[in-house]
Amino acid sequence: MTEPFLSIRDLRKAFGSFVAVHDVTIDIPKGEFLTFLGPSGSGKSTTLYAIAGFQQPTSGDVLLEGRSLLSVPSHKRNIGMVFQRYTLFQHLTVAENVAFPLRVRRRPDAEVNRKVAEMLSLVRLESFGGRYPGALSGGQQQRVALARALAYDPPILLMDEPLSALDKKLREEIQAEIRRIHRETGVTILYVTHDQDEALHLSDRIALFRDGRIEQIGTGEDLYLRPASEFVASFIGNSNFLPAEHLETVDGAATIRLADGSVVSGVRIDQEFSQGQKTRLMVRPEAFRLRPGPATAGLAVEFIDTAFFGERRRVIARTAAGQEIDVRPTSDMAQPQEGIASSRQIFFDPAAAFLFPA
Ligand SMILES: Nc1ncnc2c1ncn2[C@@H]1O[C@H](COP(=O)(O)OP(=O)(O)OP(=O)(O)O)[C@@H](O)[C@H]1O
Repeated sequence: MTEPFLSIRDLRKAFGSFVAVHDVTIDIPKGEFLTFLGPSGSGKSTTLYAIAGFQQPTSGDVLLEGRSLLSVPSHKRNIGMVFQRYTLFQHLTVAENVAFPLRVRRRPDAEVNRKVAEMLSLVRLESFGGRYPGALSGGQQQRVALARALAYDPPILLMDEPLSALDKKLREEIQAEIRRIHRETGVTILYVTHDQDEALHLSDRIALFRDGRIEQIGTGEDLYLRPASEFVASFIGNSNFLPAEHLETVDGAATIRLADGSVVSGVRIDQEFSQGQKTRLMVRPEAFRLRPGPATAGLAVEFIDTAFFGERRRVIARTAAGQEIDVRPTSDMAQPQEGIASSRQIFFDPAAAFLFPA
């Protein structure tokens, strides 16, 4: 097997008796866009800083092309960084900011000028070279920070919540820019965010952190369609969790009883449950249908409210057991208004639902 490009091995970081990162292991191929996603305090930044060299791990290793980085000081690791807050030098122009890492490396003037022009064009700020950071918008400042971080062609770019200080529209705009820049440069990017939409939009793979550990790592689709735990299912996308009792499992498919007494068969599972075990059945809001299909299960509900969100409509329904659930109508629910305050059946495919221990 070939060496992974960047390898994080059994990385552990303790602050006194508190362990912020527990034995995290990840192999990252060259050119990948990997996002560390997770709630505040889950260890994302600490892991990133260990790679950057700002934090010395308690144990474990960080290897770049098979060689440990731990004894290399952070400024010699050749890793680009972009942080949440604009860290531009306010007394230098945009061009001088981008030139800075090249000047530090004593590159010849001709190369510096060429590279600055190339980088400003990459982030689409060609005509801003003479401005000072104070005369730029927040989004423009982050693009300059990105240009500066990439100016000396680092093999790895680390980004710690770079867009969290920007408003939603600007964030989405710069996300698209970051994707394009990743495509055009092929740089390996490790990106920290607690925003699941941002992670899904940007990443080749997502490592979902929880309490200093990686709960699941995979593509956005893996995490969304095949969540390894209830934590993953509730962190990525919206989900409904219906209390259920496990009755039996035959050939990897479970039969369960819901709180309203209805029995559902054919629920896919990849762990074992005992008979009578309390569980929770996860059904995504968009998995519900108004009409039965082959092998769908029915759920008796009452539609109690509906809201329009432009590209989608959301319906709040109440199950016969009194639980409110989120239903995202697909086109077969074009007129959910008609059904408000009426009892009805909605349907879902048990093979697309997940069962987790309660
Ligand atoms: N220097 C430090 N001393 C003590 N505890 C620390 C230190 N740095 C981080 N921690 C703790 O380690 C845990 C993980 O922090 P970390 O910053 O890695 O989380 P995070 O997932 O990046 O969260 P956020 O999104 O809020 O930045 C937190 O509980 C934090 O309080």
